[in-house]
Amino acid sequence: MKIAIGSDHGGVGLKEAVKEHLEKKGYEVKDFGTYTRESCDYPDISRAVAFSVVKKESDLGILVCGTGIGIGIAANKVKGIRAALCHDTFSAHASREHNNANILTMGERVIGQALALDIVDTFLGAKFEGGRHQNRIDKITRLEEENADVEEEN
Ligand SMILES: O=C(CO)[C@H](O)[C@H](O)[C@H](O)COP(=O)(O)O
Repeated sequence: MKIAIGSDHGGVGLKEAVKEHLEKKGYEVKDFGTYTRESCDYPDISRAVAFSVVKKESDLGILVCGTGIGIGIAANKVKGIRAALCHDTFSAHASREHNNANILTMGERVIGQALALDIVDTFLGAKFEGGRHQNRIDKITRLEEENADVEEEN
């Protein structure tokens, strides 16, 4: 499985730990940076990871910033992305099973590394259940189309 990962300066420590963890487990990891604590803008990283996922170069993505919020808000602006902020394992498996989330986001300033790595394993190990949940995902997709219609009207 190919996993795209990325962080801003506020999440780079946890992003590096996630990368090492995944590589040890045999995942193919594509790292979109950042690589240092020098300040940068999380939407640039969200864009790179989200595009890799929607272009199907990567199966799933993992994004980390200080809180996991900003980097997820930006990723969710990309059509086809369902980024889920998860700081507990229940949300991590539910986000895959119910929401078919394709990007996990976390905040390095919020949770410890051991819990974060459990969340990563849970997210990657869970599967979308389909059924009634697919109807809801289809409605989310239709919202994306409606947004495009509104843009055309303006
Ligand atoms: O965007 C965020 C909040 O949703 C992230 O936590 C960022 O990492 C944070 O805003 C960066 O803050 P800094 O003061 O520039 O380090």
